[in-house]
Amino acid sequence: MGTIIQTYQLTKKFKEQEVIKPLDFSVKKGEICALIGKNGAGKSTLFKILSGQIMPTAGEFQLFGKSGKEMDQAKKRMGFIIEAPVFFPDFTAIQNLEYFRLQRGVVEKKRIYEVLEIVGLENQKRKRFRDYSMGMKQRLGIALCLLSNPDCLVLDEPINGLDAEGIMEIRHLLKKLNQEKQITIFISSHILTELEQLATRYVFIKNGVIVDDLSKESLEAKSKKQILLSVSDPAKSSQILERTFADIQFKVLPNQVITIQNHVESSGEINRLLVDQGVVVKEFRIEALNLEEYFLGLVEEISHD
Ligand SMILES: Nc1ncnc2c1ncn2[C@@H]1O[C@H](COP(=O)(O)OP(=O)(O)OP(=O)(O)O)[C@@H](O)[C@H]1O
Repeated sequence: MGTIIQTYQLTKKFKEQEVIKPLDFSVKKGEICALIGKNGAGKSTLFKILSGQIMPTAGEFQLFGKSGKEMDQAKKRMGFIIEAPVFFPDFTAIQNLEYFRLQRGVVEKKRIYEVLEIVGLENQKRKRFRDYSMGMKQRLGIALCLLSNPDCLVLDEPINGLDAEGIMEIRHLLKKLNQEKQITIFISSHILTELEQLATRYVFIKNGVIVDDLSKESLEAKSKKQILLSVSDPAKSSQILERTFADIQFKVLPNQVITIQNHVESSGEINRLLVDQGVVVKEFRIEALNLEEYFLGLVEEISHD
């Protein structure tokens, strides 16, 4: 898998405050990599360094394997939205994109219509920008990024401030760009659950340090639901479970606790079965750890170090 972004001991200080601690990190081709951290964690600073808006204090980075002067060319393959793009409120989507197309002077006019279709604004392309919903404004921002046909998008909190529908639209759009156009996406948020159904990788940042880096699969394994039972007779309960479900996966823990990792949808039946056969079920609950809880746990753990 190719590497799109690579940092080497990348560091940023503002006066004495080290906002990005020496960072070795990469984003691989094809990923939707979510950068998750609270306000002030360093997300925007990292994105601004990558876009060239600010210089790192130390360390370096490569885009598409290029550094130094060669990176200018590689940067053309990237699309950044770090602060919301400033569109003209009285211009339509077409007029706004035409303005930026001419300013950049690179692409054919028909690309405007292509990108409006990609982001699902083809039916609102003659509406004035100020009459757009927040979600539509964000999609127009992404359309602007797409004008130059980038291979990678870097998006700083594109979901911030959107309602549920707007969030869903952006999620669908980004998934589509990734799956159909093979665009790699590096996206940040402090609202974790918004990225839960989108990203293929989750990177957690705290005080300029990456504190965890998980694939979608390992996050799902961590956040999977399980049944937790506290029973009078774990041995008998185990036998009943094994007899009833050939493929059951469970663990017998100390203090007469059993956790069951599959058949969560049959929780009612499991409870009834045990009770019917004389097991006293003292506690029965379904546990689910979502991304938010996982992250909070992580932050908690770190701060106890
Ligand atoms: N130009 C600057 N001068 C001084 N300090 C800055 C500057 N830009 C950012 N900082 C500080 O760097 C830290 C990280 O800020 P950054 O904007 O990267 O965080 P963030 O994770 O993007 O948070 P948010 O979600 O609030 O945007 C903060 O403490 C911030 O106050």
